[in-house]
Amino acid sequence: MTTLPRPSRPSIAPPTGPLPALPVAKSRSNASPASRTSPSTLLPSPATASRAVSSSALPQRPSPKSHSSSTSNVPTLAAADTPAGPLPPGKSLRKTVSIGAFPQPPKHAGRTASHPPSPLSASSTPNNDSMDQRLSAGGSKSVTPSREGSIRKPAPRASLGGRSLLKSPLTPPSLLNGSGESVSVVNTGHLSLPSPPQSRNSSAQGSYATSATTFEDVTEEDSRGRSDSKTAADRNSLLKDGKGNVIVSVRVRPDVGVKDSKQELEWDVNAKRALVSYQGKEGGEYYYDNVFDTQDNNRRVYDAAAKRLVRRVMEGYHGTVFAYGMTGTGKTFSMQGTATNPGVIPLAITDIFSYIRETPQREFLLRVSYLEIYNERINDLLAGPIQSGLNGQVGGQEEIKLREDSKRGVYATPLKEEIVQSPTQLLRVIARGDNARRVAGTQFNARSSRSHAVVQIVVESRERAGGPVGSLKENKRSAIAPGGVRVSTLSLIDLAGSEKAADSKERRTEGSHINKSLLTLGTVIANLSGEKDKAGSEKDKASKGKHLPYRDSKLTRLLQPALSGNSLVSILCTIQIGSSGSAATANSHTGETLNTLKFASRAKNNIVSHAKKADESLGNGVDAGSRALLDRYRVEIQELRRQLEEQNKAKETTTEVKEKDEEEEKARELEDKHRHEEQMLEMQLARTALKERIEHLNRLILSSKSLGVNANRSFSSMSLQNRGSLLSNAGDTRPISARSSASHATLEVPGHGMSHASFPTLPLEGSEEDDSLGENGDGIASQTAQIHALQSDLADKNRYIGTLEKRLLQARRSSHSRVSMSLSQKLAASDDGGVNAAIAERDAEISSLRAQLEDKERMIAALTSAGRKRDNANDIGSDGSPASRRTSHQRSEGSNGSVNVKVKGSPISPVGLLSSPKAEREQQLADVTRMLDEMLSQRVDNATGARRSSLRPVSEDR
Ligand SMILES: Nc1ncnc2c1ncn2[C@@H]1O[C@H](COP(=O)(O)OP(=O)(O)OP(=O)(O)O)[C@@H](O)[C@H]1O
Repeated sequence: MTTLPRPSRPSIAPPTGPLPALPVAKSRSNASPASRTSPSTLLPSPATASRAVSSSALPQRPSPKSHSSSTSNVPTLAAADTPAGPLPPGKSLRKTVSIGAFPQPPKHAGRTASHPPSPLSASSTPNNDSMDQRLSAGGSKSVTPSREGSIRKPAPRASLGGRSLLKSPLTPPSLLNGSGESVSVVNTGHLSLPSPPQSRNSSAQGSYATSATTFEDVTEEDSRGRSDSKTAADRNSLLKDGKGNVIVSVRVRPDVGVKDSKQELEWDVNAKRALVSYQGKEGGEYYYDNVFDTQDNNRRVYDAAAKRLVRRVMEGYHGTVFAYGMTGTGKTFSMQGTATNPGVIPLAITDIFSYIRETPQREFLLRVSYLEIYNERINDLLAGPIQSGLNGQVGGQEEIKLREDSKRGVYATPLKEEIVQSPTQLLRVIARGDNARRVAGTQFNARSSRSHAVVQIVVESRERAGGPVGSLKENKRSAIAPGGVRVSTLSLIDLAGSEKAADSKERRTEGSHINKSLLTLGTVIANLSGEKDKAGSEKDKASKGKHLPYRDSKLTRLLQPALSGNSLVSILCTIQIGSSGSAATANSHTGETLNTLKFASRAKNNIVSHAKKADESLGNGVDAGSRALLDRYRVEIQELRRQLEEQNKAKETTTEVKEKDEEEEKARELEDKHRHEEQMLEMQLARTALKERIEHLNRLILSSKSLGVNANRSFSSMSLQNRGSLLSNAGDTRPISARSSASHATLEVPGHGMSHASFPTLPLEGSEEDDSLGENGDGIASQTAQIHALQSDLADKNRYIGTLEKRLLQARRSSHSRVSMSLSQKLAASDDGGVNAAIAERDAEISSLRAQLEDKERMIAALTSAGRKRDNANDIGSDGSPASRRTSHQRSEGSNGSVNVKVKGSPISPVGLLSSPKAEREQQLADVTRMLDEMLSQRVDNATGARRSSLRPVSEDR
């Protein structure tokens, strides 16, 4: 349902309902059938020109306080507040009231000051002049090339080119401004008005004399206002006729070079009256919504012809602006402009972003595409370079096709769309497309566009989640259901120019494609009148049901949605009056110009737009065909948020699991530690057991040694036994027997458990030893042998201890578990006290062994020293004695010891021992033997202690 805005509402408020046409006089219904412009006739016929605004189309001046005024309330010109003065006698009210009947808008100094005079904008046009000129619009053929038009009779219907753009009295004042800059000015003006009706009327600038091009919604209030002067049928027919949504403008390019005075005389361009008239052959007057003369810049063109359309697009309507005209007449100049004089496209971009800034309650998403139709092929200008192939064919891009569906209408696919977030970004994208567009020099234009270029800006918008609801309530026109996404499209099209045959083949090929597509466009537009009448009146039987060849060219196919009424349309036709500077002859140039003007007239008369604001889709965004990126993004954002939450939860869970794992790990480590300690204990026990075994074995060994030394006063060892055998064989039996018995005694020790072979024999010293023994014959030789035997014995024991230690280590490494088992059993079997006692006992044994070892070492040292002294004595006592024949080996061995041995409190001198009488010597020998025994005992003890200390680190582990 259409919501009617209050007239004094700010212009930026979007309408809420479909956009109907401005209620204008439906000229066709009032004109005779003969007055229709035939598609085949290029020039407007007099009949067409004679189309007049019917009285029914003219709104009556409403009462400021009441909408129920009757025709009697229609003011005369005299009643109207216009400097045009009273209506001349004889003029019918119908013809003269159209403009002057309405009160003038309040004059604000700011309006004229801030805006250049415009025939299109109430806020910017000096009203008096404007009104004067409009009152004069009509039959006069006299053309004044100046902007200051003279009063003329009303223009024929054909010239009713929608001159009243933005000035309809039926439109809310806030929507009547044509430029962004004027918004605030106009608003201010309207807000100062005492009442809505007044404000509505005050903005009227006599627009009912024309086909009223305005992009306004028909509001309730508008309808009420019109009810004063219109029947319901008239109103309905006006609503059906969507002319208000189509603007046709003509722009005249300045001549280049010398002006042709003849042509100057023939042509009249009256910007204020929006009139172009030609007095030459096939001439006529052509009225449009806007006529821009050579003085007008691009800003003015944009403000009047495109600005409001652009804002409507931002509100949800589809909009199409295209430039049409002969080559070189300024289409590209108008659409793109220059750095100092920006054209429609850059100005529209600026406005789009201004609108976004002004509309904080909504959020927008913009995407842009840019294509060209070159030689009936569509190229994507944003998809990288387009390569030229053979015969002018293009390559390097996937072929782009036109498709159609009920939602999107006709669209090109696949086409690159870029999402843009700033004016600069959007301009840059378009500049990139411009660079890729086909341009070539022709004899008509040094930089002629060889293709139709289409910029499409898709605008998606949605109410902001936490938007200012209050402000929306205040403004019904912008009130929308929250959540829905509105998608609208602004198409900005720079057509290639129609042209005569060109020089080169390539240009001719291009030209033929361009001309063909433009011809198709003309045909479609011409035939639209039949379509319109089919929907509206039954009068035009001739044109009824005419074929609309949209599919005959890609251009018309692409423009189909706009031409068939789904879009607001603004057509800018460019012409050049003089042919100077053009390669075309004056005649053909004029013909082309007239063709352009006729095209514009047909477009104005035939294109009917019933553009409606795009629905707000509440799509879930999952649908792949959904066009609304905002929807898709919203769904994607929701999905990502959900994933984020899941990840957070998962993270929490992971942390919990991790903590749990850490606890378990700690428990495991603790358990391992306990187990390790147990194992260490087991190992310690195993070591203790092995030590016991070693010590036991040592004890056994030392016991046998002790037995040999202490009990029999003899050096008992296997080596000595062997030695004794040797000596026995040599014939000296006395000491041998004693030793022999000792040896036997040793062998007879029960439970020794050690084989005889495990003790290495003492190395023999050969014949020299025998000689020495034989020479002295007093046991000195046997002492030497004893020393050797003791040394050997000591070495044996050390080796044995080493072996046992090795075994202990091996046992610890390789079979600790087995040992642990057995030990644990053993441990279980014994109590702690028993183990400690055993350890203490073993320690005591080790101490005694150590002491024995030390004794042995001392004894060895003493014997060695004694032997050396004896040698010295022999050397001194008798020259040439056997001592002089001692080997160097013996000498060096004797030199090792320097031990003073004390026996019974007095030092025993080995020299004395060797030189004393025999009895003494025996006594001394016994003492020495005893002493050696003690020393041996100490020596063994020391050695064992050393071994034990080597094991200490292990035992410390316990
Ligand atoms: N209103 C104008 N004021 C000044 N110069 C203009 C105007 N219109 C066009 N021109 C100049 O005329 C030349 C041709 O203009 P433009 O290229 O825009 O023509 P066109 O209609 O796009 O031609 P084509 O169809 O061959 O591409 C350019 O040099 C341009 O600067």
